[in-house]
Amino acid sequence: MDWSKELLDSALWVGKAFVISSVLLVVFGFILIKTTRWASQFWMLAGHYFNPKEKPMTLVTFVVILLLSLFGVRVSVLFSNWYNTMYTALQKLDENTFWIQMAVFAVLASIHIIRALSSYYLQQRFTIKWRETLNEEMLSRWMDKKSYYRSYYLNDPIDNPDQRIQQDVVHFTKLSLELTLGVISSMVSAVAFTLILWGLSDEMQIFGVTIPRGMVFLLFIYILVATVFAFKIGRPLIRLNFLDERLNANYRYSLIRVREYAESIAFYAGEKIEGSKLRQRFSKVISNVWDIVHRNVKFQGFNFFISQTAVIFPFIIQAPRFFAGKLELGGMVQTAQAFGNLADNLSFFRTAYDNFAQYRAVLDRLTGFHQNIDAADNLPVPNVRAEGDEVRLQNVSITTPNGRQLIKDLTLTVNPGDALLIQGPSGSGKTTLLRSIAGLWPYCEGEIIRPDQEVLFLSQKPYLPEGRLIDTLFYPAEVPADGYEQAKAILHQVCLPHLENRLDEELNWSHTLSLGEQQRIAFARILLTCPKVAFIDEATSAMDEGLEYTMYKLLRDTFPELRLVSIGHRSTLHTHHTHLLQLKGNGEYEIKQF
Ligand SMILES: Nc1ncnc2c1ncn2[C@@H]1O[C@H](COP(=O)(O)OP(=O)(O)OP(=O)(O)O)[C@@H](O)[C@H]1O
Repeated sequence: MDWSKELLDSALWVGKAFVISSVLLVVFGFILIKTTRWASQFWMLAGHYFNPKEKPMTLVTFVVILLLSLFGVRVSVLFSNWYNTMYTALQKLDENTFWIQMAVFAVLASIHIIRALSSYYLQQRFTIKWRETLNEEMLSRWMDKKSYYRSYYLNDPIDNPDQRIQQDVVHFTKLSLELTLGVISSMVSAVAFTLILWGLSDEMQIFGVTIPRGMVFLLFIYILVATVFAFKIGRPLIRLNFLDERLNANYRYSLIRVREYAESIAFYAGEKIEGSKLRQRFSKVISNVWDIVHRNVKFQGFNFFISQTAVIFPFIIQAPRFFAGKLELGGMVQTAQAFGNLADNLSFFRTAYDNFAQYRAVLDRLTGFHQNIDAADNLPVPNVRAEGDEVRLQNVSITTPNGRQLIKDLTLTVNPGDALLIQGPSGSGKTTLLRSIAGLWPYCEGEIIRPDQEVLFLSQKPYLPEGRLIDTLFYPAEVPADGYEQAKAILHQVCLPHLENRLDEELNWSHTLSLGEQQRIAFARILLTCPKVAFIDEATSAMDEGLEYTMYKLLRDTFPELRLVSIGHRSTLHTHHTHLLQLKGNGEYEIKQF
C-alpha cells in the first residue's frame, strides 16, 4: 500500500461514498416517507427543520457529520490494511517496514481521535439545536392558545403531555440521528470490509465442491445464522424493556401522588392502603426486572458464544491457505480483523431493532401530541370581544360538553361601580359562566363583551407559583421597582402582616399557607394590580364572615368604580353587591337589584 498517496485516495473514497450514500438516502427516504407511516410521521415532525430555506445550517451540519462518519469507515479500512502490512513485516523480520508502520499508526491514531471527537461534538450540537427547536415548537403550541387547558375538553385527551415535551423530544432527536448514521455507516463498512475479505479469499473446497471466494460466503452465512438466532432469543427484550419504562413510570407517579396529597392521606391515616399500593406497583417492577435478567442471561450467553467463536472462525477458515504458504501472516490477521468489523456492522441491524421499536413509539407519541393540539385548536371558541371597559353579555347560552343546558339566552350589563353576585345550586354553571367570559369554555354561544386589559379572574383555588412570596403577590406581572413597599402595605390591609418579612423566601407557598391565607393573597393581587374589572369565584369560601366582610369592603372602598362579578354561596355577600344573578341550573335565571 502506498501511504503517500493515501490522502488523495481516501478523499476520493469518502467523496464517492458520500455521493452514493446521499443519493440512496434521498431516494429511499422519499420512498419510505411516501409508503410507510413511521417515515411520514418523521417527516411531519422534522421536515421543516431540514428545509434549507428555514434553517440553512441544519443541512450543512448534517453533511459534515455524514462526511465524518464515512471518514470513520475509511479510517478503519486503513487500520485494517495497516494490520496486514505490520504483521507481514513481523513475519519477514523486516525491521525497517515495522518502524515505518509504527509512525503510520501514530498518524492514523491521531486522525482517528480528532475525527471521533469532532464527530461527537457535532452530533451533540446537532441534536441539542434540534431539541431546542422542537421544544420551542411544542411548548408554544401547548401554551400559546391555551391548549394545556382546552385539551381537557377533548373526548380522547392524550396521556402525559409533559413526558412527550420533555423526554420524547430527546429520544426523537437522538434516535433519528443515531439510526440514520448507523444504517449508512454500517452499510458502507459492510461493503468496504466485504471487499477486503474478497481480496483475501481464494477458491475453497466444501464437500468436494469448489466455491470461488468461498470464505466470504462462509463468513456471511455464519453472521446470518448468528443474527437470526440472536434476534429470536433477544426479541422478547423489546417488550420487556418497554414494560420496564411503563412500570417504573407508574410507580414514580404513585409516589408523587402521595407527596402531592400528603395531608389528605395523613388525615385519613391512609398510609396502610397507600403503602400496600406502592408495594404492589414496586413488586410488578421487580418481577419484570427478573424477567429481563433471565432473558439477558440467555441473550448475553449466546452473544458471548458467538463473539468468542468469531475470534477463531476466520483463522480456522484461512489456516489451510496460510500453512500452504498461499497467505502471509498479515493477510491472516487482516482477515480476522475485517471479519470482526463486518460482524459488528451487520449486528447493527439486529441491535437497532430494539431502538427502532422504541423510535416508532416515540413517533406515535409526538404526532399524537400535535394531533391533540390540532383538535384542541378546532374546539369552538366563545365570541369574546372588547369595547372599551364595557362588560356586557348578549344572549349567552352555555351547555356542558354532553349538551346539558346550563344557561339560556342570558343578557346583562355590568356598569362601573356595579357588583354582580352570581348564586345558584351546586353544578348550576356559575364557574362555567366565568370560564365562558374568560374565553375558556368551548360550548358557549352569544356575545361576550369585556375588556382585554386590566381585567382579573380569580379561580376557586388560588394559584400560588413556587418561588418568592413577592413574585407570587404580583403574579403574572413582574415585580415593579417599588414592589416591596406596595406589597408590605397591602399585606397589612389583607390581614397578613406576619408575612411582610418573608417576601424574599422561596417556598411552595400553596403547601405552607392556609387556604384562607391563600385567598387573602389573591385579594392582595387584586389590590396590587388595580383592575377595572374583576371576576372572582368563591374567593372567600375559606374565610370567616368577619374576614370576608373586611376583604369585600376593602375592595369596594379602594376601587369604587370597579366592575365586580363574583360567585359565592353565603347570604352575607349580598351587602357587598348591587345585583344578583340567580342561576337555576336548567338554563333559566333571574336578575335582581339589591
Ligand atoms: N370539563 C368538564 N366536562 C364535563 N362536564 C363538566 C366539565 N366541567 C364542568 N362540568 C359540568 O358542568 C356543570 C357546571 O359546573 P360548574 O363548575 O360551573 O358548577 P358550579 O355552579 O360552579 O358548581 P359549584 O357551586 O359546586 O362550584 C356541572 O354539572 C359539571 O359537572
